[in-house]
Amino acid sequence: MLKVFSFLKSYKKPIYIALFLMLVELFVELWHPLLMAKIIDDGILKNDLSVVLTWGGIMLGLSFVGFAAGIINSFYAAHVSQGFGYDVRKSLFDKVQSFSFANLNRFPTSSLITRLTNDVTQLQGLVFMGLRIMARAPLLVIGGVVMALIVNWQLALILVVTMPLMFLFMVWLMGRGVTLFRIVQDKLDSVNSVMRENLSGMRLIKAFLRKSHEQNRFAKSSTELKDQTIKALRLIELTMPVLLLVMNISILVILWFGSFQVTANNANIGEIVALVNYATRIMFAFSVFSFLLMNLARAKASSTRIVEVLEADVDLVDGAGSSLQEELIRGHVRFDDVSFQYPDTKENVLMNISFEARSGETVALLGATGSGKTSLFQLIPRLYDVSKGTVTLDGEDIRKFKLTSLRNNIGFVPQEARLFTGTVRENICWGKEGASMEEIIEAAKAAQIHETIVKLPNQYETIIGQKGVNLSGGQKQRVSIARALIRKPKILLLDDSTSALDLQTEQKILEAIRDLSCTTLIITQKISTVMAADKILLLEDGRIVAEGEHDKLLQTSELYQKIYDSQQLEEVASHG
Ligand SMILES: Nc1ncnc2c1ncn2[C@@H]1O[C@H](COP(=O)(O)OP(=O)(O)OP(=O)(O)O)[C@@H](O)[C@H]1O
Repeated sequence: MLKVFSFLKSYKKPIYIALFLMLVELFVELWHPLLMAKIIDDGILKNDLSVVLTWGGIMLGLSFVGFAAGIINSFYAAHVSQGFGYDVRKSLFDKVQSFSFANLNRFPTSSLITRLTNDVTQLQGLVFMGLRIMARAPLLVIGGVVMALIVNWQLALILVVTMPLMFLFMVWLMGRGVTLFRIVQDKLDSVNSVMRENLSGMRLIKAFLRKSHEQNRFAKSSTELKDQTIKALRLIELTMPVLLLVMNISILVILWFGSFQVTANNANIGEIVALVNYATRIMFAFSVFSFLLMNLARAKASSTRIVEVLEADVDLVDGAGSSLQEELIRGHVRFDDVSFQYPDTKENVLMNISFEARSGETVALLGATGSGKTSLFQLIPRLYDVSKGTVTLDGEDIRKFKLTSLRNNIGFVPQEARLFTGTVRENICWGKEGASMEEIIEAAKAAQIHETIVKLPNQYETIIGQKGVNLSGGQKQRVSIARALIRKPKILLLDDSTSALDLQTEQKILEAIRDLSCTTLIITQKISTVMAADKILLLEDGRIVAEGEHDKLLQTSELYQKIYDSQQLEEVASHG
């Protein structure tokens, strides 16, 4: 927990001010019963109005001081807690940006969202309460006992005996609470995960009539969250009755012994009233303290989850920097005996892959689904690192490059075109910060999407995604291609990114790409696309089983022949 609270370092001054003001409030609170005793004993019981007025005035004055201190304290507590929350959230976000895919596999998206929102809010709440009342509660307990001892030490012994018992009760409560609330946060993760999947897969759910199945899934995780929260809250509910019981017994004992002392003239009525008052305040402080402990337990669970993210080892480290100048990179990619397995798995998904794509060449990857094509692609921008062998760029191991200079030279069009909420222009521009309108239009034209964009209601300023125009699958693919082309990359990776396009449009895009003369690696299922490539790699179960040009493969590879024949047949069937 200390790790997370180190974020408070930059708020030292407002924290000191808030704590000082809190002490002022505490001071006022501790003097109240004593002043009350004075008013009763020297004023009311002796019929002296001037004492009542004088000490009543002092009490009122002090109350105002306490009131003002409380308000200003709240102001500083809010300032510190909000600033702290912002800092933690920002650090988490920055850390997640540096995550490798292996890290992301370990933290499901929904859990990261809960950690960045709910968990941070828990800690924020604790910081606020910490500055507002946390230190006040234990100080009020200690101060209350000390003041009670000053007023009447014999009667105050009752409080001295009960306090440690209450303290032990609190420690027990805290221990139980941490475990229970950790489970609550994990259950919250599960609810978020179901919600996330449900919202993103809504079309599918409706098409497959899986509404009731999804409802059951949600009800199940929601019920688990409810049950676990109730279990944790029951523990808190136990606190108040226990505290009230102890308080009432203490007060009864004070009144019982107090009555003997008053009769024997060993104590004044004011003293008894003051002691009862201290006992009430102490118990109230305990109840606040228990509430805080619960929040502390919850915050401890949250802080563990936050620290897990902040301290996660990013296993993909930035290279020290290549001797090659970024602008001079030519895009010559070479795989040397590369094998690869996903983190936390046992099987290699790529085995002994060796090939090269010379600068400006087009290499097509063909293979059945699951043969490892996408996995191979991901090794080039270092979304994952190879398990064995090397991938080189212009003769240098890609691990030597700074990630930014490596990725700046790569245009990546993933299998699933993912656009962001915003305008079409922003989505294309996303590939190159600060791109001019001419560059955006040029990229859109190359991706064969310009004509479509100009027909949209606000052309390039049309908002797409949520609350905007929805594009078709093929249109999205083309915007996503434009986003990669605008970078004028040295290496272009197209992962089945033209699957939704008709042959003619696809050919036009490939022509435009040829004009860019970048090294292009293209995953495709279409023989027509493959035929134009300088080199074809045929993958089967993670191995390259054939390599060469179309004509050569037709002669040498049975598998290639089969794929070719089946597509020819399909074409004949579709034309016939
Ligand atoms: N994140 C991952 N973690 C573990 N295994 C994975 C992961 N992604 C893919 N795999 C496995 O790696 C193998 C190769 O998958 P890959 O996505 O590279 O195939 P592909 O040839 O691109 O298939 P497709 O044509 O269907 O996209 C598959 O067996 C798959 O189950």
